[in-house]
Amino acid sequence: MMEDPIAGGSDFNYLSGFGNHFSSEALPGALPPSQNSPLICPYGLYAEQISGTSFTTPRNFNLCSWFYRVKPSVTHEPFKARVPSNERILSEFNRSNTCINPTQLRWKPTEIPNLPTDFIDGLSTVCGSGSSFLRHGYAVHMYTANKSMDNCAFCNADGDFLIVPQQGRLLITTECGRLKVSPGEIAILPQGFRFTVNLPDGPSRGYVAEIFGTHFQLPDLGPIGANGLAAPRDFLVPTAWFEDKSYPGYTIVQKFGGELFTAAQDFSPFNVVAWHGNYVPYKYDLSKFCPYNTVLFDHSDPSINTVLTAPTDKPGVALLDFVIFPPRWLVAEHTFRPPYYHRNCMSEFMGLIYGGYEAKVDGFLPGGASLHNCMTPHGPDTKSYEATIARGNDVGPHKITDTMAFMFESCLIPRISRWALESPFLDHDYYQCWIGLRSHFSVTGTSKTSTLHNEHEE
Ligand SMILES: O=C(O)Cc1cc(O)ccc1O
Ligand SMILES: [Fe+2]
Repeated sequence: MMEDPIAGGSDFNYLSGFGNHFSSEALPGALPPSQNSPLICPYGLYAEQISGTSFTTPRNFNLCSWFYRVKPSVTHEPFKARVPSNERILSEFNRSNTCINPTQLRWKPTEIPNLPTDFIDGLSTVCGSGSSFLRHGYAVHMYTANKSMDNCAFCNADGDFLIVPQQGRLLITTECGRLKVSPGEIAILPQGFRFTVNLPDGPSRGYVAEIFGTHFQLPDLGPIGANGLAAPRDFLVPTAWFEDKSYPGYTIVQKFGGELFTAAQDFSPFNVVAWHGNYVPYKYDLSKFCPYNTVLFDHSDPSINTVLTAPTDKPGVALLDFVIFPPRWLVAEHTFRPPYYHRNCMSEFMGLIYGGYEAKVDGFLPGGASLHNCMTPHGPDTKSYEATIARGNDVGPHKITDTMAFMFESCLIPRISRWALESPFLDHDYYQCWIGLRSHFSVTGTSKTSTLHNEHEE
């Protein structure tokens, strides 16, 4: 029998790849050879499976892992409603709990609270669509927190979290091991995994996309070929790490249907000595992304920068695409290089991790957000437009540097939470950034863009 406490495995060591069947042992020989459920597992561990897809999901999409743990996760007291709950978390979106508004919306960065607030209490839903119960939909949350989770682990029974830290690193302990996630990286915590979030830097802020009923995949690359965008080997999965430690009053906080429940147990849930499978938490460093773009003229659609996609049953129609706008060269000739003006049948939530965004000279700040709902027009603000036209055609190659914006784009139309609409950080003057766009139309003028150029040089 093991002495208490005992810990094993390495901190922040990773396995690389996307969708592989991984294996990891914190103690040698802890994985049963060539069998999942032996009568007695090595070291006297319990075998436990976690399924991320139905048992009968076709092999290409089937996700499951096996844990070999000191005690099975069922060893806890009954779930009870958590008091206090976090009423700002939503997992279904309807007339009674949310509003719709086609107006372009923008939020200034949400302030990080002074009162002690951990990741769970710091989560607030901004918008979303569908329902975790019906296994179709998504939610966009933001978090602001200043303290590590203490004596508790979080488990999201509703969906997968894609976490985008904007300020402050996250040390995330999961049943598969530990992830260190810095701003500029993202972490995926699939449905059902127990995890705890520590904040080594104190005040922290970020964005979360939650998807119901499906999981993230790498996008197909089509004519791009076999390489480019996010490379499978740059996705990092933790290695087994465990603590066999008693924790009086330890609490599992389970998010189930958007409500929080607690269950008491007296030991660490991070007691998995070895595991294998393809249903795993992982992280990805956005600076590893290999962007493709136009090399002659016109502006590419933002789908060219898709890091991960959560599909619907319709080919090419995403429940949620995670798209980034990373540093890159702009070389297009006789082209309006910033994003074009547009209306999209998909809905676009955007955030900014650092730097500025090419379509907004001011007002869209790191830690802020914007929502351009289905068919709501948007595009560069007046200052970006005027500055681009003033630069004219002969600008040559230009590198966009020191910036990382992103978009959660969905085919489902998001309803907006009261928390977001009543937020003191809602920018009521957002529309003003376009109001100054003036007409350059002239029937007597030429049709050349250089006319506009000259006008601005005068
Ligand atoms: O609206 C946005 O800023 C996001 C976006 C960027 C782009 O380059 C093209 C289309 C698009 O929706
Ligand atoms: Fe857009």
